[in-house]
Amino acid sequence: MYVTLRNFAEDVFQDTKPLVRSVMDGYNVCIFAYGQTGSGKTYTMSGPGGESTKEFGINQLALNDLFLLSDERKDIMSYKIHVQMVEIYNEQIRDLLADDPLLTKYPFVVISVV
Ligand SMILES: Nc1ncnc2c1ncn2[C@@H]1O[C@H](COP(=O)(O)OP(=O)(O)OP(=O)(O)O)[C@@H](O)[C@H]1O
Repeated sequence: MYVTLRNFAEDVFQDTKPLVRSVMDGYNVCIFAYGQTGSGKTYTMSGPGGESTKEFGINQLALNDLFLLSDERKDIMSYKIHVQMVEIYNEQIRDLLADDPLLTKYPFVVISVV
């Protein structure tokens, strides 16, 4: 059973908002969507793909908030915002924003500690 998107995305975002905002204070933050196939990871993070803010997923809501914060602080701080989206699936790491499909796979590096 799914709850409606409006409540769902907003609720999840309200929970993650303080963490997302802490990036602007110099902390490292990772939002990690984990769950079985079909459980709604893509839907939660990207939304259903519409133009309205009600159809935004966590990605768009978070970026909106970061740009808002950046604008509020523009007189005291200058931010450069870079975005990276990767998927870990079947022990493969994929760059979800790469233009060239041949370059989407990251090499999987195994580090052994002796
Ligand atoms: N909150 C929701 N409201 C309505 N539909 C939803 C919701 N969450 C997921 N769905 C629908 O359920 C289906 C599966 O969701 P989704 O593709 O996001 O799953 P996933 O966890 O990313 O799956 P996979 O791991 O296989 O990529 C999609 O058709 C999606 O539109």
